[in-house]
Amino acid sequence: MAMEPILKHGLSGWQPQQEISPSTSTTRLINIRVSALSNSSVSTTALSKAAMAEVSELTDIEKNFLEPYLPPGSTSRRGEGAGTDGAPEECSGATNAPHVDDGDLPFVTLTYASSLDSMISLAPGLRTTLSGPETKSMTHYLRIHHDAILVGVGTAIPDDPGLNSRYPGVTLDSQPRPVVVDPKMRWNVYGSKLAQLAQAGQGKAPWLIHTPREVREEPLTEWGGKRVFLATETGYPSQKSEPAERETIAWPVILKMLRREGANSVMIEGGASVISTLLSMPELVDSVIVTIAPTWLGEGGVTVSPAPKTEAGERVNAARLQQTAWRQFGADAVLCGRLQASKT
Ligand SMILES: NC(=O)C1=CN([C@@H]2O[C@H](COP(=O)(O)OP(=O)(O)OC[C@H]3O[C@@H](n4cnc5c(N)ncnc54)[C@H](OP(=O)(O)O)[C@@H]3O)[C@@H](O)[C@H]2O)C=CC1
Ligand SMILES: Nc1nc(O)c(N)c(N[C@@H]2O[C@H](COP(=O)(O)O)[C@@H](O)[C@H]2O)n1
Repeated sequence: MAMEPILKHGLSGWQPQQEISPSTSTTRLINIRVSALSNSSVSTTALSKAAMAEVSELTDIEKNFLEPYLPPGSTSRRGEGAGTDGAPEECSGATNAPHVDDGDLPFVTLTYASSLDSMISLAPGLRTTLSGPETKSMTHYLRIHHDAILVGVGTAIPDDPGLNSRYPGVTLDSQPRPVVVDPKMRWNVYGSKLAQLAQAGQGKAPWLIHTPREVREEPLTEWGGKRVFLATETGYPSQKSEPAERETIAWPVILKMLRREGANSVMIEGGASVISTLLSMPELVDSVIVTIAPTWLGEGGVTVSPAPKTEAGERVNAARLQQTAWRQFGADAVLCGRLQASKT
């Protein structure tokens, strides 16, 4: 895929910027000047010690349980080798992660916390805590084992997430790169927790994925972040509530771009529409790690559920995990598995 230059507005004038564009590019530059992005004076407040202390180290048994579902080599690379005190039969039925590395796609882990009624928040736009302290620690452990961590803008706006790791001993180098898919540039990164963390050196600066348009240069790039512009295609909804058809960026395009930009592994945390869509794409997903909290959120919550699937005119299961492993982390259950590629 060719990279084509577009213009961006620099702090000291217009400068060339790289656009990453799919091969049969329908890319069109829309001459929008984004003026609301000038607030570079975000606070540099660092995370409090209390917030850091909420995350504790996993036991060796817990690390061993997760290891088969992590990107290959990520534990040894980060000096976090799985422990020795977990019996293999306690770990999982899975062998090494099956990721076929053709140099094109990153290793992809889907991970989220769900209620017993398959909901991930109480209502659209309402940040909802489902993970207990043990599974929260697990999430922060998973984050340092991935090069990038991705959410949709439907999560970035209401949750204002940190998307960094607060795992004990974490360094800036081992922080994942936050990535937000925000095609219409709805989210103002300035003033966000992500921006504060990047400025305080407690997280990497984000990469924001948009559909093609022209924007001003901005402080984001000074912190090491950037905007990446990808062309859309007409997609299909993952949820009944979505319009019949809408413009989306194809997931292989997003993932290949991330790999080209140096992310060999990507942890996809949400939200509901992102996860639901990717559950129907086993060819792109290497591992699924779900926290199941012992609670029901009730009707009206935001549900993770892939689009219905038919084969030979018959309804079949939409998605299924194989090579599953379960373990209790505090009050929660953690389910790991791989998406089954063929018939369910
Ligand atoms: N419990 C948990 O583990 C988690 C819970 N959540 C919760 O999930 C909820 C948010 O879920 P949801 O509303 O579904 O939002 P998402 O975070 O899934 O974001 C969806 C939006 O992202 C953009 N987007 C996603 N994929 C593409 C694509 N391929 N191409 C183009 N644009 C894309 C679209 O933006 P646009 O509309 O601008 O086109 C889309 O509407 C929140 O309540 C949050 O708290 C989130 C993460 C984890
Ligand atoms: N693992 C998990 N458990 C929950 O209960 C959650 N609500 C989430 N949400 C995801 O984590 C993001 C918040 O991250 P920070 O703590 O701010 O770094 C949120 O945006 C969701 O992606 N995850």
